[in-house]
Order: sequence, then structure tokens, then C-alpha cells
Amino acid sequence: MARLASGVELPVGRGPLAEPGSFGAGIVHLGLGAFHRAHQAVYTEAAMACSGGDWGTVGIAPRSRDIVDALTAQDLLFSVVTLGGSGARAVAAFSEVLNADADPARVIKALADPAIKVVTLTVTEKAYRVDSPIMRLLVAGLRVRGGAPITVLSCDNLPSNGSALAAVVLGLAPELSATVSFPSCMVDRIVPATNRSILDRAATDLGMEDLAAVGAEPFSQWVIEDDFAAGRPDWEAGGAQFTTDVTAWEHLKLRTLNGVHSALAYLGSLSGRETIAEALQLPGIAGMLRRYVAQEVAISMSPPDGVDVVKYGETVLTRFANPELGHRTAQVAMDGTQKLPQRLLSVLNSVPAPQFATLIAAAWAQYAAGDQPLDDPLASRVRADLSTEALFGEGGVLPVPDSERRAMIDTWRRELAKHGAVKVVAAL
Ligand SMILES: NC(=O)c1ccc[n+]([C@@H]2O[C@H](COP(=O)([O-])OP(=O)(O)OC[C@H]3O[C@@H](n4cnc5c(N)ncnc54)[C@H](O)[C@@H]3O)[C@@H](O)[C@H]2O)c1
Ligand SMILES: O=P(O)(O)OC[C@@H](O)[C@@H](O)[C@H](O)[C@H](O)CO
Repeated sequence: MARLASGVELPVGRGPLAEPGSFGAGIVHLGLGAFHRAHQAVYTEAAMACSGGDWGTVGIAPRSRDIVDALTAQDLLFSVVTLGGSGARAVAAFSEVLNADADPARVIKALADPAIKVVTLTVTEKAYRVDSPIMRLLVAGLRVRGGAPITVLSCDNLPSNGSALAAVVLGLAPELSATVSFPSCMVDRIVPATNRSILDRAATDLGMEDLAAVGAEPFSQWVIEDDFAAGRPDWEAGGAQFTTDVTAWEHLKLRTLNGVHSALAYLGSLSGRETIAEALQLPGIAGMLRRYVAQEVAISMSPPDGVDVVKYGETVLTRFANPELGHRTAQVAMDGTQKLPQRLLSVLNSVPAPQFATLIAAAWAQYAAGDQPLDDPLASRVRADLSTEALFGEGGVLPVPDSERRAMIDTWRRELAKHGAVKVVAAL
């Protein structure tokens, strides 16, 4: 791939593709999924191209061997296909890739290497627990460093993701607080799971097959708290923004973009829509989501300086309408119990009489009660008792303490069950 990739058209201002092995490792990334390859890897490549530095990434796949085998077979190179934009772009950011299940000792060795200055993570919301094997492996590696400073940067869709990660890591190893920093960051780029069509487009653009290709929207954003214990890549070169406090950006993105995404996923699934873009075509839904953002999301937070939440919501709807994304409602719908607290309950439990947030919660509950498999770590608990009281009451998986709001959810559930989501949304 290194040879053939030189023929691939590169974005304006981008230099030639780096030769594999031309940079040393400075980052370990845990979670070698689609998002890392289309987001952080692209920023890191830009940083090295612009400012140099040994910031190659040791990519760790916690479970799957497939991505490790695919990258190894093609000189650790892969491509990002811009969906709804220019074609495939080859990326050189990895210096090594490993499978954690197969080789935990090598992962610990990589984490302990003093040349490694930053660990990044995209391991999904559900992995942020002290009993999670990947967290235990991270802590085992950090312990062997013998006090060499390092930054551990969560890039998962969690509020205060740095603090959430610190709580897990320091819960297992409090002594690491002296040497490890945990900045929070807001990450944004829509990266659907790779499918045959993305692989075909990559193959056409590259002139060869790329089994590690990912597809992503043209938009990309990364806002990071500048608290790095041992230096960092020049990620500004790729367009990253640095700040002292990312909270307002996280709230904006998680409640607006991700909240609306989940609304489309559940109402779309209940209406038989396969993709987010198709769900957005449902009569009345775009108007309903605009009112949700203006009347409920916007009043639940203080946005970053200079950002208008309603205008931000408009850009989100435009991005979701991109027909080339093919982002499946089922993918966005998974792990609802892990995602909805930060995306939805933060709004539902804080604003007065939340008409739309309660409808979205009801759509999740009806989806959970559906016939399809429920891809959620708490699926058996959810399905053991699907009543509104069990799901949203005290001790429920998605607590809504106010009984009036639970009653609103229950009313919406009955409406959805009686009329179906298409009619309920159209009548709003
Ligand atoms: N895809 C996007 O559009 C997007 C955008 C912004 C943020 N994110 C964040 O990135 C995360 C990953 O998204 P993705 O698109 O790469 O998904 P993916 O399915 O392609 O990859 C998920 C990665 O997480 C690992 N993983 C899953 N469950 C785990 C567990 N319990 N313990 C350890 N590792 C686990 C998998 O092995 C894989 O490496 C999301 O959950 C989200 O927090 C994704
Ligand atoms: O990646 P998840 O599973 O946390 O959530 C699914 C989508 O809402 C999410 O990936 C968005 O596409 C992304 O957050 C956009 O930046």
C-alpha cells in the first residue's frame, strides 16, 4: 500500500505520505475502532507532517484481531473515505498495532515505554468501569512506568471524559495521581461502521483493496483541555482547538448532536427507517427536533462563548442529512443505557415540562420493548421489567426522579404503542 498510496490524491497543503517506520512511537491508543482512525489518527498525522516529532501511534485493539491483521498486511496504512466530500485519503499514523487479548504483556510493555507520552482511548462508554479488562490493562502498564509522567486522554463521548477516566484509573491505582494528567476533550466526526460500500469506494479511489478503510463525514472537530504532563503532538496543525475548560463544548455536543442523533435512532427505528438520513425524512421530525433544540436543549446549558445553540442545531441536522453516510439507526441506538444519561437525561431532568425529551425517552423504552435484539450491556435488566416505573423510577437504568416527568414518558409510550411513531411525530 505504501507504494500505491503515493498515487492517491492528497488534500491541498498535505505533503507526501510518510514512509512506514519513518517516525517513532509517542502515543498508545486503546480501541482501534473506526472513530480513532478517522479522527485522532488524522490529526496526529497532520501534527507530524507539520511539526515533526516522534508521535507515531501504537494502536491497541482490545478484542478483535481482524483490524490488527488488516493493518499489518498493508504496512500500517489505511484510508479515510470522505462521505459526501472528496475521495479516499491515505493516512500514515501507526507505528505498531497489537491485539490486547492475544498479547497483554506487549501492551503493558508499550504503555510502560518512557518514549510514550500520551495514551488516548476510544473504548466506548461502557468500558469506563473499574472491573473493565481494558482499564485494568491500562493501569497495569501505567504502574510499570515508575513515575515517568504521561497524559491519558479519553476521546469517548462522555461528559467530563477526563474526570470519568481519572475516577476509574485512580480508583484502581491512587498513586498514579502524581504523574498522570487526565484532560477532558470534546470529539466530533460522524464515522459510521465500515460497510461494503465504503470498502468499495476506498478500493476505487486507491486502485487497491484497503481492508482497514473507514468512511467519515467531511466535518471534524476536536476541542482539548491543554493539560499534558509530558508534551503532546502539534494537533493544532490538523485543526484541533485547545482550551482551559471543555465543559461547555461537551454539553453543547453531547446534548445537541448526540441527543438529536439518539432521537433519530429510536424514533427512526420505531418507524422502520434503516439510516439516520432516512429517519430525518419522516414527516414532522425535523421540525420537532428544531423545537427540541430551541425549547429544551438550549435552556439546559450555557454554550461556549460565541456559539448559538439553535444555529449549531441547524448544522447538526444538515450533517445528519448527508445521504452518503449510511449511518444505521441500529448502530446509534445501541448501548442506550450508557449514552442517554449524558445525551438526554441531562436535559429531561433539568428543564421545565420537557415535552420532547420525554418523547425521546419513551421512544427508547418502546425500542427496548421491541422484538429486535437489544445491544446494551444492561439488556437483561432492562428486559426483565419494561414498565416505566422500573426503567425510569428509583433504581431504574435511566433515573427520572420527578414523577410528573415519568408520567409524561408513560403517556408518550402509550401514544407510540397505539398510533405508531410515524403518526405521533407527524401530529406534533
Ligand atoms: N463513530 C463515531 O461517529 C464517533 C464519534 C465521536 C466519538 N466516538 C466515540 O468513539 C467510540 C468508539 O466508536 P467507534 O466508531 O470507533 O466504534 P467501533 O465499534 O468501530 O470501535 C469500538 C472500539 O472499542 C472497543 N470496545 C468496545 N467495547 C469495549 C469494552 N467493553 N472494553 C474495551 N474496549 C471496547 C472495540 O474493541 C473497538 O476497538 C464511541 O463509543 C464514542 O464514545 C465515536
Ligand atoms: O459513538 P457512540 O456509540 O457514542 O454514538 C453514536 C453516535 O451518536 C456518535 O458516534 C456520533 O456519530 C458522534 O458522536 C459524532 O461526533
